[in-house]
Amino acid sequence: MGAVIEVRGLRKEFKVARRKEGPFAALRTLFSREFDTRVAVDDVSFTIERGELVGYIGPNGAGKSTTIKMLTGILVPTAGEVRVRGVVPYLRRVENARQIGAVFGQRTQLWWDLPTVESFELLRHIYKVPRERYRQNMDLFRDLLGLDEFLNTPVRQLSLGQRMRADLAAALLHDPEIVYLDEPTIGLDVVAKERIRDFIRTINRERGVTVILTTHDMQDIEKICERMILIDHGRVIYDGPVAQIKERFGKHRTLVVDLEPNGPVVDVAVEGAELVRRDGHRIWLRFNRDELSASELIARVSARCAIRDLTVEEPEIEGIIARIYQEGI
Ligand SMILES: Nc1ncnc2c1ncn2[C@@H]1O[C@H](COP(=O)(O)OP(=O)(O)OP(=O)(O)O)[C@@H](O)[C@H]1O
Repeated sequence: MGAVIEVRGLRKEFKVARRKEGPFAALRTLFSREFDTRVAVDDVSFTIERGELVGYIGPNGAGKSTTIKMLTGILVPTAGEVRVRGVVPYLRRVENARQIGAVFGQRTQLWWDLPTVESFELLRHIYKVPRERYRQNMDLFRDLLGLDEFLNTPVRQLSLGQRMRADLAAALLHDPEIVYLDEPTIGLDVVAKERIRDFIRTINRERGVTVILTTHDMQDIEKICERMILIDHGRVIYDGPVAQIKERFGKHRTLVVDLEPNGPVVDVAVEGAELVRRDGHRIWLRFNRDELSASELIARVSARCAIRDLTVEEPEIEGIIARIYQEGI
């Protein structure tokens, strides 16, 4: 193990023309000489070890893409330090590019009019991948990503899920040590998402590829990431295990009770729990697990009503993160 990405006090400011009001506002804004400073990334620090699979998460406009662009060397930081494998990315962009792969869910890096396999061939030449290594990688990716069904189809005719699979293969053909995946499951159905997640897990686990994943899909995080860096308004607000954020912020669980349809009609208000929903004979009781155990709550409920069935729902990471965005950490 060793740090592959080191970021210290990273900051990125953009100068944006100050918006004019009144007639011809857009035109006058265009020619304006007055600027505002927008801080997109504000004093961000983290270290990522070789072989980690990290979720980089935040609401729209939080600063995720800007950070990734500084890691790839596309943008130069306003302040702070960034090193990827010991190299400052914007000073050595070409060298940096050899060691990284990137997938941007909304765009493709493949040639639109060429059969998919020819895009792979072109990338083999660009990255000078030895023929034998190319063959080994293609064998693996064809198998894991089911590429055979569309290898000879032009990229423009691929479905979104097929295109995403092709883009993932393209990003990994040259054996990069690090991949940045930006919304790799966006717009896909459940089965297609699962296939992509399986692939990400496999290349991480079996090839030791370091993966940085930005996504708004909390299932991506829950299913594949162990660590999550949460960013909001350009600042890191959480960096740690995914499980721990549930532990720290997901104190509330819900007990779902199906009451006996023929049982007596009773007031179901139970001490220590809040009745959050009622639908026919089913009730939802929210409780704080630090104050009340599930078994104690069940005992209290069953003392008042006849129970047919019950389940305890654990907090969803989605709800926890939404609350953190709204209320802060
Ligand atoms: N080239 C630019 N010029 C001016 N402002 C920019 C530029 N790029 C980004 N910003 C601003 O910086 C902030 C962070 O943007 P960024 O794209 O990094 O967010 P994000 O977390 O990737 O969001 P999303 O989830 O919507 O992709 C936003 O306020 C955005 O408007």
